[in-house]
Amino acid sequence: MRDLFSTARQLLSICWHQNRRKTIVAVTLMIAGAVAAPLTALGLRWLIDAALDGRVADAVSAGVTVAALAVAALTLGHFAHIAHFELSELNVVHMDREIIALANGSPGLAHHERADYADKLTVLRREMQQLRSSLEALLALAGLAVAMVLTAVLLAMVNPFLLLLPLAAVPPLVTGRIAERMVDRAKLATAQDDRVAQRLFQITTDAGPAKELRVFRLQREVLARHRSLWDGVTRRLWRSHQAATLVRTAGQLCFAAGYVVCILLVVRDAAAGRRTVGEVVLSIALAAQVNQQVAAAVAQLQQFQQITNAFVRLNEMRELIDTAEPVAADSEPPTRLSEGIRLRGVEFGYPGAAAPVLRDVDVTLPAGTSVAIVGENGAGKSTLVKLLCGFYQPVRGEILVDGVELRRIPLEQWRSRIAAGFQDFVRFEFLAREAVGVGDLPRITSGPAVSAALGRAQATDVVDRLDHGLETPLGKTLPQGTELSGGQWQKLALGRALMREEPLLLVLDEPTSALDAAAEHALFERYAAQSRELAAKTGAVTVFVSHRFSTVRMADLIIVVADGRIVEAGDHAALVRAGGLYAELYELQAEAYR
Ligand SMILES: Nc1ncnc2c1ncn2[C@@H]1O[C@H](COP(=O)(O)OP(=O)(O)OP(=O)(O)O)[C@@H](O)[C@H]1O
Repeated sequence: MRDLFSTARQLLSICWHQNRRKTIVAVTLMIAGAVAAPLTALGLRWLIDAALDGRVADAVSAGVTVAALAVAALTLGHFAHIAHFELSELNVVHMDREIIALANGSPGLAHHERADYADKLTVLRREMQQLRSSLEALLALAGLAVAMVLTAVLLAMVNPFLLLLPLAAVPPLVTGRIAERMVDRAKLATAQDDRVAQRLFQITTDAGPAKELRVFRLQREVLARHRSLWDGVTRRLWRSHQAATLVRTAGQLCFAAGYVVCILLVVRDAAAGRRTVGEVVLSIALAAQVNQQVAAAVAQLQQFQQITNAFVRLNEMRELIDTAEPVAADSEPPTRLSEGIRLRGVEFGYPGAAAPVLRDVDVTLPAGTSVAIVGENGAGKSTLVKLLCGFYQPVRGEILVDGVELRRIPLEQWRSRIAAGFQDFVRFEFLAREAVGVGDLPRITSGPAVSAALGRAQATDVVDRLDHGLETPLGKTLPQGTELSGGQWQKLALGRALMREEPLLLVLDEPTSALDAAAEHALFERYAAQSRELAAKTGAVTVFVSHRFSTVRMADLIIVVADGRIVEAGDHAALVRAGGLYAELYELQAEAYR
């Protein structure tokens, strides 16, 4: 119950901030419309008693009042709808922003790894679709609450025993809530399978996977998996709905019994001459309304319960997400690096994973150097990069930037001194200028800055081919948007990575995987030259991850990662001389090219 009130308070407060006038209009009209119905029953008593007593003027006034109240009962809800419809739309936008802000409000990425976070997000997205109708449900509930109190008072005036009737409304309310919880538990239990099924559905309908589905003739396999998951989910939900219906029916039967008893009471009084005919009509009309009020309240409560669940989940998710900076961040990034970045005894494991991904990592990335990280798939290279970017915190050991612990530097400030290109880059479907310019937001409108970055990334050709150059809309979501190839998108992502001119750390985590080896080699030769320029300016460290040894060999320092540990480090010549894992991998690749 506390959750319901808390949600009502939050929802009204959001409406209040969106538009006070409309909130007041919607609440007033909804309550006025709801109380008009019991008042109509009161008017009927007045009308019938006046008519039977022969008071013509009274009967006419009563008739007019009853007609006016009936019109109000029928129409005010619709007028309220005009006001709350717009508020609901504004609320949806507001909550979408809340969820986006929540998911991106944490300096780190740890919450994205948590299964409970993912489950809650799946259910939350679905429940938030109810937001549009939730305000109507809340207003209807408020109106019903006032109408029920008024009905109870009127019934008590006829015969205090009639108060039993609203009391009989309690079991359906309680059972309604129990039933809702049963369904909610089932939804949460099936959320994971539901998510996987949705992902499979996406795979079968998106353009990207279509090629592999056809080549490997996977349609049936994927459909079978989707069906099996979906059958399981539906079966579980269906069972919970069945059980919930039984629980609800039990509550409604309690109410029906109370209703019959109350009507018999009034009819008995009237037969004994203790009640007027008007009072009998009033009681029957009100009793019928109580029935409707209870049914409406239960339905609206169910509706509102869903959005309450969403708000509760939203609050739980807020707790899951660690928005705090790691420790008191009391330092700031240096203007230029003089020593470099040192990892000392670093250990890290992903949240929820049994074993650490990185262990005993001890290495210095000297200022002004280019560092290549190599190793087999899954060795931990990207994880190392993520730690350097501050997406995660080491569970043991420390990362020092010119001797200052990274966790003492506010992440926002550290990020503003990083430039990065990732393998799983984002395809920003913006104007081409913006898709690159977001790499340095303050200069997003600067055509020359964007062109310079594209030049550094050797990606000018991508824009040259576009109809409107930098001002061309990209992707399928924009009208007249131009779709690019995977490699072209990647080149723009590289341009984005090179937008910032004075980073302390430039991270390139396989950002050229869609380019051919020669293009990557040429690009990295330019990077090497640039990183020397950058090094002279800010002492920046350029860290890149690549599986191509022709690129890797250019680095000042090569770090070889195997099984979560740094097994070798040195320059190309030294590592080849040492004859270890690097030499072996290098030789294997060189042979393939011979
Ligand atoms: N988000 C994640 N959550 C849990 N485990 C992860 C996550 N990302 C990576 N891992 C695990 O951590 C290990 C190292 O992954 P990482 O991506 O760092 O490897 P990598 O060396 O970059 O591999 P690749 O060359 O294939 O890109 C792998 O075993 C992987 O399964």
